[in-house]
Amino acid sequence: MAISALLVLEDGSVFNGTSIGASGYSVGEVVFNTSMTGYQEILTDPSYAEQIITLTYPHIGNTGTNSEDIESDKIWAKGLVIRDLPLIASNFRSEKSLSDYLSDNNIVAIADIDTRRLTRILRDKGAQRGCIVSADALSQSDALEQAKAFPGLKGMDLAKVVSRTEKTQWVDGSWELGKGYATNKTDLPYHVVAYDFGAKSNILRMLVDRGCKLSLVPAETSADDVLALNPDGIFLSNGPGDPEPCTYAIEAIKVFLDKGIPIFGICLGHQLLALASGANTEKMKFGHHGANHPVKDLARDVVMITSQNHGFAVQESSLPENVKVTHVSLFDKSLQGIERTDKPAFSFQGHPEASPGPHDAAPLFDKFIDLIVQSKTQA
Ligand SMILES: NC(=O)CC[C@H](N)C(=O)O
Repeated sequence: MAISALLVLEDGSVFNGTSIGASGYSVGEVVFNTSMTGYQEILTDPSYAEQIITLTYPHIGNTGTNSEDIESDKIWAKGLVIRDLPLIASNFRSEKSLSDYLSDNNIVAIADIDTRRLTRILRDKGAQRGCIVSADALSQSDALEQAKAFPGLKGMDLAKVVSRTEKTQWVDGSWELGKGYATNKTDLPYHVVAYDFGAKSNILRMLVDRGCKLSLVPAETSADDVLALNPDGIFLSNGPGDPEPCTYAIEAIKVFLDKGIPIFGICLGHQLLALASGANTEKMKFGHHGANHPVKDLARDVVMITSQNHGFAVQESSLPENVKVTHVSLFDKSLQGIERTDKPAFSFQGHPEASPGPHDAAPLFDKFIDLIVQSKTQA
């Protein structure tokens, strides 16, 4: 028999539906994602920590779940909200239904609600604090209280919470990051230190594929400890929460900029590079979450279709003179990419590693390798 569930937003909106995950309740910031595929990669993206995701595509779960299509080793989203869970999961790679996957990971989730109504509320009022309740774990009024008590993502430093706490290294050609990826490449010419603020696995795969031997270091690793590893380049990963309180990372990045080491940042990493360069960041109304966002590459005068997942953005008006705008969103003109004019450092707000998703921005990884090659040739 179907178990009832409830979604309550801070504005008092209530949605009645069916539980498709764990029993209990969960609070977080409710955001909508317009991707048509990739629900497992979305759920396991560490950048979704403390967020409840509603997927606007109406049928979610059709292909079930497996142990390979993941961006990290666990589900980081606080909850999932969908329109319709198909009765049958059908795919030759499917190991488990979406519903069992959510329950086994203790994630509260709700289906059979009007996700178009929900998305319109989020678009008009902005991302909302919300509470999903399954199996009558809380009354409607208590759920509203819980939603309102959620502090919100502004000011929340989550990078250090989701980060691995141990340095992970490439050893003798065996790679131990997450499941689903192994390579025997031992001949990797570039040593890149990658800051793990909640790094998605596909970023790391794409760096390895381009010849980077990776040392993945915890978010709070000091500049001195990184410099002791003698890196050819520094990578700043994506990650959840507000970039502003990540002062430990901002201070370290300033040191790397001073030293002239090539730097590439993605998403949170982009925001941190901007902050270290003297710019400001701000919370967006409902952010960008989807796999079809048009972004203009100003230098090449072309439009790229990109994958996106961010709720904060760099304020263009705050950029100092030595920071050039390289990309803008064609949805809302917000800043999507920057480059330092005086240092080998650049960053991108979207996800060039999109998996699944468009590959238009993937050449940004090659640009990073070019910077490393240039800097090694000059040294
Ligand atoms: N995917 C990310 O790295 C997100 C960056 C940041 N947490 C934001 O929401 O803007």
